[in-house]
Amino acid sequence: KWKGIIEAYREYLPVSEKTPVVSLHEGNTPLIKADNLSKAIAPDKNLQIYLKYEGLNPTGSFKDRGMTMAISKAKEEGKTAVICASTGNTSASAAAYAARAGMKAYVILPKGAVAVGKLSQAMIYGAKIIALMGNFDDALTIVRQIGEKYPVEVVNSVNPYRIEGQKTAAFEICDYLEEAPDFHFLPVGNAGNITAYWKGYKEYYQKGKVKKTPRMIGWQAEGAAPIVKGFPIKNPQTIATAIKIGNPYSWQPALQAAKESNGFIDAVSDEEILEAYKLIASTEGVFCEPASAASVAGVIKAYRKGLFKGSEIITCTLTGNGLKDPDTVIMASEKPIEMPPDINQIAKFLEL
Ligand SMILES: Cc1ncc(COP(=O)(O)O)c(/C=C/C(=O)C(=O)O)c1O
Repeated sequence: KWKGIIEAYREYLPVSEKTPVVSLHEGNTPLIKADNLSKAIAPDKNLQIYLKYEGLNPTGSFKDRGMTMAISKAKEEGKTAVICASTGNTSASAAAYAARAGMKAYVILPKGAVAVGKLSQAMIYGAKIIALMGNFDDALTIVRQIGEKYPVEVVNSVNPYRIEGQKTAAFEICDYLEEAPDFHFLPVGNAGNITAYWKGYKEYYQKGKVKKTPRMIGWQAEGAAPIVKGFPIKNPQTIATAIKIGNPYSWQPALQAAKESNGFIDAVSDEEILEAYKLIASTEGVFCEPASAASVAGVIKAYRKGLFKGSEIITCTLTGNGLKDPDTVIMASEKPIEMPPDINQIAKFLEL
């Protein structure tokens, strides 16, 4: 039976029998074949698209992979409190795993910029929450200063244990496909995840578990694309609030992952993100949050630019569950029509 990613991939992780395993049975998420989506995007290419649905982790995002490692190691080192800056998912995950570990969690969030589902999670798990009068980058700066000065463990992806835990998603993909994909598409915010995936693919390749590594293709939102632009963005703007980040901590490792893998990092517009967001749900029944859809918006953009020959195996990480951010759906969708309980009117409207 599945008991979380540390038990599943212990030999690849910096843990020993002395490490207390704090787990919510994260990982082992579905890799869903998306043939309807593939036909909708590129009817002429027979692309073998798979969706790594990380929204089915315990707190609804890929962050749980890194957090089980960061919190377990913090507990091993005798820490009693953790702190993070977050656009929402990191704080939700840190609060949950800290609660489970009997630790205090302090989270610093950009005021008014966190999706309601994520904020509710940090609250109910018992974190101390600060709504910072600033953006994510300001929050991360503060958190790193606090981590230097006070006995609290920083659990943002500046913490290498987060990268270690998150690389296990690449292992799961290779185990399932019994080979590495040709391309891996994913969104890029603070850039820990693209760094982690590339580390995982390389480790599996070096171990001879796969005969190749994928081209890593990262996607930022056009209004929050420092890596694409080549300079930090002071006031990043995007509807995909999870990746509204102007100065990614793992900027260099992300560039290295793109370069080493013969991949690249590019940007998609909010409109392209919302188009992909709806298409994934309406063609495959998979509901991810807006930032996650940047990966599929990237597949659409890459197809239109002629990247694919045909039949390539493309894995896309859907990083967070759509339920995290219901307000965006309501805002981006048609309002439901109001009707009286009249069978004729309803049958007529439904064109039965
Ligand atoms: C749904 C979702 N999709 C993509 C990303 C980008 O991953 P990274 O490039 O590894 O940062 C995030 C990141 C969120 C935070 O950074 C945070 O929660 O503070 C996310 O929540």
